[in-house]
Amino acid sequence: MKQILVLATTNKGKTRELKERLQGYPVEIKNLSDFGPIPEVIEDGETFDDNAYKKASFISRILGYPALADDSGLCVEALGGAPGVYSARYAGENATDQDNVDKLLEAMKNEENRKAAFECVISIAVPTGAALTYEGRCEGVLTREPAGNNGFGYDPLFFFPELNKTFAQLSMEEKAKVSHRGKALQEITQEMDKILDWIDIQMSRISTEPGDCLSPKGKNNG
Ligand SMILES: O=P(O)(O)OP(=O)(O)OP(=O)(O)OC[C@H]1O[C@@H](n2cnc3c(O)ncnc32)[C@H](O)[C@@H]1O
Ligand SMILES: [Mg+2]
Repeated sequence: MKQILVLATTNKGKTRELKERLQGYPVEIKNLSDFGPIPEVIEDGETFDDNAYKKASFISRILGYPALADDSGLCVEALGGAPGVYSARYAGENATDQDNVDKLLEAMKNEENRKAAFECVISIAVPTGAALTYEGRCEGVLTREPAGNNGFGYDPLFFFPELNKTFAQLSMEEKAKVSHRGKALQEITQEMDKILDWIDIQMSRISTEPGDCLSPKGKNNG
């Protein structure tokens, strides 16, 4: 039977990119929407690393399956690395991609230094809290107006000089070859056999010796 891996994200753009690269392996990819209502994960970490682990470990613990989470964002040099971990809510708690794009254009309107980097950390966690971490980064330049209709988030503003296009002007396959998420996923797919073995070992420990980690009165807990 195939091991299940839950994509612990509510972002449709990310989900598409993650699914595309994770298909074809002996693992069944599930979405959060395949399960009932799940409490929101509080993303109050100071780093992408912290938040990726929070999301993956929380969802894995709640659902009892291994989970993969991505925390990512855009770091703008002239803004001291902002919006960074606040990228999703740069223009406010319920900001849309368009709101965030507008706010960034406004913040950068008189700025000559347009250097920016997308960063991504992917955490794969099991219900015990054990986890693996992968990272990717990609450098580019912010445009002065949106260009392109593909992708999501800040893609229409992120100009990638090597391809002379914004990320929103690339196909999903082209973006995956060079993007922050694509790089983290390249490492994951290269190591997929090892990762799936690791997950199997971690999950078999839970199912054969629940007292090790899950039961509050388990033998390691008192
Ligand atoms: O936390 P989840 O549920 O995964 O979904 P999210 O959209 O809140 O995701 P993050 O907390 O990681 O916030 C990252 C934000 O950074 C932006 N972002 C990340 N990767 C991007 C990419 O490949 N292209 C464009 N924008 C991206 C985008 O606006 C995201 O909302
Ligand atoms: Mg988020």
